[in-house]
Amino acid sequence: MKQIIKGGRVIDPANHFDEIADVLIEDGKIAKIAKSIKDKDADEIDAIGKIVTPGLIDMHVHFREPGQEAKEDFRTGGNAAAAGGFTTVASMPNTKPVVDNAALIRSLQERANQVSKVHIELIGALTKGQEGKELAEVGDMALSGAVAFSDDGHYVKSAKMLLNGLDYLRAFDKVIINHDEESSLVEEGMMNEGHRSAMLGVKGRPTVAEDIAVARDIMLAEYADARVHVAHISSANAVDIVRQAKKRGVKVTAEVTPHHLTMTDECVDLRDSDTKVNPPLRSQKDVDAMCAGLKDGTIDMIATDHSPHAEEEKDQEYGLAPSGFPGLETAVGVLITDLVKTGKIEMPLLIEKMTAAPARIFNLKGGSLSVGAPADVTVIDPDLEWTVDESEFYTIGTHSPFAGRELVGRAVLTMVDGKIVMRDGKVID
Ligand SMILES: NC(=O)N[C@@H](CC(=O)O)C(=O)O
Repeated sequence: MKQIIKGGRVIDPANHFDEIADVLIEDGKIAKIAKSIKDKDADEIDAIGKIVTPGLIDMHVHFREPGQEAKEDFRTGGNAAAAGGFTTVASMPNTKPVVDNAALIRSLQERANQVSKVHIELIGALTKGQEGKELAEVGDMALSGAVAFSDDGHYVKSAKMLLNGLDYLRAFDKVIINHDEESSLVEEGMMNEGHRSAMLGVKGRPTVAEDIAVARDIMLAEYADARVHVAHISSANAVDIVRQAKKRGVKVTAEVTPHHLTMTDECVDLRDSDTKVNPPLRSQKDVDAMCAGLKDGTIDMIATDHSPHAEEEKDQEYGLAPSGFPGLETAVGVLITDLVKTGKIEMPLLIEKMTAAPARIFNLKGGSLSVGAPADVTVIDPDLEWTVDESEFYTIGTHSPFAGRELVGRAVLTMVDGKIVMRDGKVID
């Protein structure tokens, strides 16, 4: 079985390649990339005017298995990923029960492989039940295939616990991903603390909560000579703390979400829980710092923090509604429209942050179009105009803050191991 993706601009940051070229795929692997490939036995896929990239990777999604399948499961989440142009995603363990043991990692991986159109990696909990009291069986989970460890959704309050985890996981070369919000400073807060929260008269979650947490984690990683990854960074000061740490050689990496790169707390309307998320949408100064951090390499990668919830939960009043919203199906459009088309960042850098960088940090198979690599490929139409319509989402989650937005740029084809799983926005069964 052979296919040729013809005439696209092939951007493969891992191989420093950016040219108009054809991509030959044979038996589910990348076989050749060259100016003009002719093979009468191959199916042709026209990519003229389009961008051909390694399959996009999202290391931060919540697929809610086990226990909360009414919000999302591996099948619906996998379909949402395929629709958004992602070929590999990593699912967080804040489920019911929490994914904190090797038996669960193994059984969930089997199920994910059966029902998902894209590769699903599993992140194990750092502590039992994500309660922060006792280390989970992280070694066994690592040996059973857990890609990283995180108490995401919760701050690891005990510095000693985090240090134990860092010391232990160094031997496995696994990364701890931290949700950095110092809990005592964010209790009851439902949005960013600032001008807007004051105007609305609600309790805020200050950026200093994130800054303290990021600083502590960096000090611990430096002390333990271990790797720590900051999830969904959102505060300007926190970005600067990571920048300084990297200069000292600390093994810290960071990710930012599309919403923290493009939206501010000025759009929070308490009548609608669409904008409720942790960490909260911040100020313009913070948003600008996210973009600067992405450009200068302080922020290594982009991750969506795709956090679907059931409609009836998000329909509650702002204070009661859960935090988070879906992000897989809007990411490419939002990032191209608000960052690339506005000239804030270049397309190759965007692609690097969504392919080569996560693959490098988490030691994944994908992330490049190297000859012999699995043919995980995304074709993006950078000029396609479309409007975000939640009724067309594959995710169960609704209440996207991007609903109704007119965007430019969209993934139009997703290929996993040489198999087309999405074409023109439609997931293929
Ligand atoms: N990011 C979110 O707003 N929500 C996350 C958990 C969390 O990180 O708080 C979720 O699981 O829904």
